[in-house]
Amino acid sequence: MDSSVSVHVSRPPSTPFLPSIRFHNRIAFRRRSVEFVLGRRSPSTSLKLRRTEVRASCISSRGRSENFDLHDIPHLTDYIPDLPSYPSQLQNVPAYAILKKQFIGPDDMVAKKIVVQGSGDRGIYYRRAGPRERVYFKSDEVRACIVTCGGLCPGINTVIREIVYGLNYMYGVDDILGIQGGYRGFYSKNTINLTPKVVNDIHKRGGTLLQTSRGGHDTQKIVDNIQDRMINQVYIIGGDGTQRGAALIAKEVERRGLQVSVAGIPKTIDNDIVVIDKSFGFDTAVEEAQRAINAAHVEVESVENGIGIVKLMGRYSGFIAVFATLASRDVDCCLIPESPFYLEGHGGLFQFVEKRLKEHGHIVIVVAEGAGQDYVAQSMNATVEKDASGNKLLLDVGPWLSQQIKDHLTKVRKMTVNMKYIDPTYMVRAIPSNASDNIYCTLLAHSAVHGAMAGFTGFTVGPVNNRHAYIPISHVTERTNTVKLTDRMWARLLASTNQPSFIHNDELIKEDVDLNGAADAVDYKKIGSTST
Ligand SMILES: Nc1ncnc2c1ncn2[C@@H]1O[C@H](COP(=O)(O)OP(=O)(O)OP(=O)(O)O)[C@@H](O)[C@H]1O
Ligand SMILES: O=P(O)(O)OC[C@H]1O[C@](O)(CO)[C@@H](O)[C@@H]1O
Ligand SMILES: [Mg+2]
Repeated sequence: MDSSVSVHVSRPPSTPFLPSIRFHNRIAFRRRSVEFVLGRRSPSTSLKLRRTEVRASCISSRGRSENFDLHDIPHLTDYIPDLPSYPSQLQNVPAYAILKKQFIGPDDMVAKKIVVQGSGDRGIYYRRAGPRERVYFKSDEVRACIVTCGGLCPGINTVIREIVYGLNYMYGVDDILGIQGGYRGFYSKNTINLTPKVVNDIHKRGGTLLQTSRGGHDTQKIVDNIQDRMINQVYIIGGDGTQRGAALIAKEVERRGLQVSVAGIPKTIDNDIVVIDKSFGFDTAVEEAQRAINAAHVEVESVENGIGIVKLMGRYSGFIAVFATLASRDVDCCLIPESPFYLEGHGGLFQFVEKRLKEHGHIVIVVAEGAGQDYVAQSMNATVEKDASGNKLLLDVGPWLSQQIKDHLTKVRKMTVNMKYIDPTYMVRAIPSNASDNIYCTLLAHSAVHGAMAGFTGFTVGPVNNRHAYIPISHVTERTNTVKLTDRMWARLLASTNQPSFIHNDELIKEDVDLNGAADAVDYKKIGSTST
């Protein structure tokens, strides 16, 4: 918690010893016997409180009292009340023993919203990630497993490595299994033993040592297998779909009353997971995308009327395209799933391309793979297909867009153009993570290990306003993180590229005039409202 904020434990008349923290965790409400200490500032308020009965009042440095909500995560003692705990093994790890603050306190929280208005609510808080003073597993009792699901992402191997190293070096755990080939690997494949030696240099390679897959999530079979193999810590690395699967596993584990901690580590190249600041591997992917954009720029600069189109990943969220565009400054136009575009007529893409070619002699367009899907589907008359996980398979917007632009300029406008289409989609995610992503992966892995050892379960780890937190899985799966057209980042991009916003404007319908004054019959209202 911010050091300028003091926690004051008040004693409202009807609920004795209730500080004003509201706990949002149905399981926690059932955990009547679990106690923790609050209010270290004043010994008189250092009370052992039942978590179910906690209300705290938070007094800002300006002396005003405000409420805040802790959205808590489940703990094994929620359903195994008599579970014994032990002093953390970290006490004996020299590197940690000398730390000023060796353990995270029970009242340490991370604010979801960092910018607050003076009069507003203090908002939602999450439990701060990190080592706890007491753990619920002895080193030689732990049998952990790691599984990776969904698409690839730079840094997966680093997370695997750091979970293994973290468990081994910090907590003395040496029984760690690798589940091969995603969720279905639990029940259809053999495991591999993961030791520091086995994973030592895997962070230098892209992909996942454990292999991955889509589909195949069968909660009952997976938990049967967890039980059969006597696994008691499950580390699940994957995107939104994977986290939904992790939540189901945690729920089933709880229903069976098993002492099994389930920890989710969010992985998404699209950066489409909400709450966390950014997903690991995203920066690496953006960096790699720069290389493709640069190649396109070099190519189109060197020819007459060069048009470079670079297709980047981004199923429903155009973050890679947006960040790569902003970073590069060589991009004239960025098309993302969140911003429907149209080709013909005033304010359309054809007009913009022609204008840029006349002004600069070349143009670079970045298109996210999920952009304009309805548009492409209409023109191709295609049917919707899905992958094994139920995700819609995208139509290939890149070649379609290249062809549309080329046909329009050469056949309708009678221009000579040089089209250079570059598709580095898999290249941006099949590489090892860069330096900063590697460090980020280490923190994620260690947070997950600390959380599981401390007996937490059914949580996802991730940075929230730059502080690692334990987040209820439902918070990261309830919606998808997308580029907000009303946020400053998109405005910055539009200001940087000076591209059309493609936002429908009734005025445009009246002034439907193209570059040379010829009228185009386009139903802007219809096209402008096409959602992807
Ligand atoms: N709603 C769900 N409930 C249970 N399991 C799910 C659910 N959605 C997806 N899964 C499982 O999670 C795994 C990965 O899902 P998916 O292929 O959607 O990738 P993801 O985790 O979202 O990663 P990404 O989209 O970033 O590649 C698959 O094994 C799939 O069966
Ligand atoms: O071809 P695959 O492996 O199913 O993955 C493709 C998809 O995975 C992602 O990288 C992540 O969901 C998307 O951007 C992309 O559409
Ligand atoms: Mg997904």
